Amino acid sequence: MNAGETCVPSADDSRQDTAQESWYNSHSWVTWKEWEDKSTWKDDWQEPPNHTWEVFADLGLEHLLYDAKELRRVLSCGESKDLLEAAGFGDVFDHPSKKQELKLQLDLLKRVQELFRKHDVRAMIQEPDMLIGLAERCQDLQKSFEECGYPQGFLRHYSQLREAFRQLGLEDLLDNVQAMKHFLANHTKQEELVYLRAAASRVDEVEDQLKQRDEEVARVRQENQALRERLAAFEDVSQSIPPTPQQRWIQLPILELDGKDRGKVLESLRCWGAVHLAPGWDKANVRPNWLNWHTLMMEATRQRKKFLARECVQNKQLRFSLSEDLSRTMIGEAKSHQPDRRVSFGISDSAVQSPLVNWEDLQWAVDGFRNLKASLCEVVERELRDLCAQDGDRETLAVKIVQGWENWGKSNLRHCVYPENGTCSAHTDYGLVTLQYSTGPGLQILRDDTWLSLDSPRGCALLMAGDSLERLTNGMVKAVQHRVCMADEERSSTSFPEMKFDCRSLEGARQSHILFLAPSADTLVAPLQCQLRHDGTDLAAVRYGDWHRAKVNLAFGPCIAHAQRYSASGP
Ligand SMILES: O=C(O)CCC(=O)C(=O)O
Ligand SMILES: [Fe+2]
Repeated sequence: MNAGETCVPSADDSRQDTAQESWYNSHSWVTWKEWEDKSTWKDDWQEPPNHTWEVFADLGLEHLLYDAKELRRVLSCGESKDLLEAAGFGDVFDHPSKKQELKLQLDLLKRVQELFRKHDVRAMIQEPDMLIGLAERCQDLQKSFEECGYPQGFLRHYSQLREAFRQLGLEDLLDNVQAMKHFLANHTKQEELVYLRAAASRVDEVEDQLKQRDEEVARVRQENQALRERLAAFEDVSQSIPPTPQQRWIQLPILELDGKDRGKVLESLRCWGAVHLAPGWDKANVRPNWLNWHTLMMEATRQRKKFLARECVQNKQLRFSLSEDLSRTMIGEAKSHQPDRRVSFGISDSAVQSPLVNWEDLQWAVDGFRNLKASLCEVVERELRDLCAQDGDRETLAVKIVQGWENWGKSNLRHCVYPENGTCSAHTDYGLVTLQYSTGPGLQILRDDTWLSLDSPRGCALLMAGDSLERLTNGMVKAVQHRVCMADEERSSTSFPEMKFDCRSLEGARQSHILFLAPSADTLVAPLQCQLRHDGTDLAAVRYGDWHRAKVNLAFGPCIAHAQRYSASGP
């Protein structure tokens, strides 16, 4: 850009306040040459303002264009050009690179100014000699301090140092290196200096500590962040894991039916849904022979050929099942069929009654069933007889019980063997009552929406109310919902997660021996006359065979063909 072409706005006293506006409005411009000679300013000079603006902006001096007064002051200052020239920027308007250089210098100057202002030695900037003197003094001071054993960076906090010297009345020393050197050399042990040195070390020390602390804080922050992320991940996972519910136990009453508790069975079942029967409730000892059943289980699972070759197995008088899903009897057929994790043997009453069956060496099982059933029938009929006395329809269970006609033809014996994580999903039994013996805990009953684990008092049998008792009593005694689950983490579910169960590896963690006492297929299970309410809420009469078949179909579901081959009996 040629100096001749370059324009700067002329100052206009009447428009000092809004300077930029004033150049545009006044159109009063002067060339660089005219600017050089302040006496030749012409108020009527007119040029577009963009060049001027550019040049001032390039020089970092655009603030002058906002302040006419200041501009005039600068322009009228005789030294301006001299100064530029002295600084080697005389030709600044002719060479763009010079402009750039000047701009950098000005930037640097601005920063130096700020620094000096910060350290409260602003006056120095006015006076180059002072500045140079100060820089030299600082260097010398630095050296002197270091020679006298002061920490490096002692002068870094110059304003604090100055204040400390001022307080000690020694401020002059900072402006006179020779005096300072002399002073330091002769006063190394002086108390004030020891204090000063200590203070300076402390500043450095504290600064180091602060630096370390900052690093530490940054590190801990990072660790915290990492931990927070891990925690969040854990929380995500833990939210997807259902909490393991606390296992809760219930102590059921133990009835002594050979003595004081006779006649209390129905009432106890009404209250508890299930009760224990103390040893001695039976005519003969009807406790199962666990060893015999275990041996049979080993045969069925490990010597399959031998087991299947048995005549009673082939004729389905002895059934072996591992495909029952009892939860389907509660939830319905919409539930996918997922067998409970256990195996069970079943013997139906009809098989036991038949004189034609060849039980081979399994007569003990049949005898066990017969004795158990006889004992249970005696107890049940005795306990129910009074209640059933009023009923008149000869097909009904009540009349059959009173008359002694009920032969409990759909009763069956079931012997179950469970693996470690064995299950039997929630259900009610279909018959009148169920009598159970077991080798260990695992059975739970549902009371007030809570699953409660039962212990098995030594030698006691467990008696549970079934669907038919609920119907017979018109709901007065409710069938008890129960299930078996042997693994803790599954204690909250109604039906259990699918888990492959290979019965060939079954050791038998728990055995249960169950007699389902159920009426004959043609018996009509109808609410007792004495229990009717006649308010539309009475339960309907049901032929037991129909009820039983419907439930068995649900429990075996799609496997019904298989079920009918192996185990058409049910709870
Ligand atoms: O194994 C048990 O203790 C109970 C089994 C059961 O409730 C059933 O098979 O109906
Ligand atoms: Fe059951």
